[in-house]
Amino acid sequence: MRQNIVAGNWKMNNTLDEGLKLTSEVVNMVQDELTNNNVQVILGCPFVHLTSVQKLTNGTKLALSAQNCHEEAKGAYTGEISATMLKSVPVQYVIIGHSERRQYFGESHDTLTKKTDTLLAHNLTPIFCCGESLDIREKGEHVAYVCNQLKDSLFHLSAEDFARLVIAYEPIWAIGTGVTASNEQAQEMHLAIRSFIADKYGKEVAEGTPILYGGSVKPDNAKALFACPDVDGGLVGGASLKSRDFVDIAKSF
Ligand SMILES: O=C[C@H](O)COP(=O)(O)O
Repeated sequence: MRQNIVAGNWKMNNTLDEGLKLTSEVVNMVQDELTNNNVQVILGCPFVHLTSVQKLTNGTKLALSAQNCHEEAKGAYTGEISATMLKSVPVQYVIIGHSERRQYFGESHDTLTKKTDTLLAHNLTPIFCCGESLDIREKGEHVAYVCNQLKDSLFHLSAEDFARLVIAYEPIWAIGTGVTASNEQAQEMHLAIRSFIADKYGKEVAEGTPILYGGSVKPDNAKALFACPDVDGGLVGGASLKSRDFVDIAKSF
């Protein structure tokens, strides 16, 4: 059975105190209420929160994710954070290729290839984001566009390494807009992604790869989205900032 995952992406929100309060609430609710053992709950925190949040999540069902990392393992890159540093926290997951980083920080396919390699070399799990703009969807090019994002950044990997990834499909038009992809739109794309992976790496790898949906996931739409056969969970932005909403989403399987 594939691993179901609900990952919160706090983005650039929360002071340290706010982040620790949110974490404590999530830890307690998950411990008391989450009975489904096939759901991995992940907190994707800003760098400055990671060490403190790790102390609260250590020994619980929660795992920790960073929201980015530099592609080089170390060196003179003022202001950057390396995979080695993240591993030392320790963090288990790292979100890469989020559309906000592609758009505002110019992350290229090539950079994402290097980041993926570096993370895997440090035994960190990349949560690789992909997704199309509204313009691309309206032209009917969304499937090809997203498949190319995967091909250009990831298809140099061996099947063994590809099997270590988590993919997050996030249509840009649904991020932070309150507009969620319909269940049919999400399933269509997730199935297309899985088939594309199967063509390259075979059915076993494709069937084992968790593919998360991101884009205005809320407690009231999570159940229907997660019921789609190829949707294995969510990458949750806004709703991950509210403990009750986030844990209710995690309980939607
Ligand atoms: O990484 C999370 C996504 O960008 C979704 O954000 P959102 O749930 O606020 O739409």
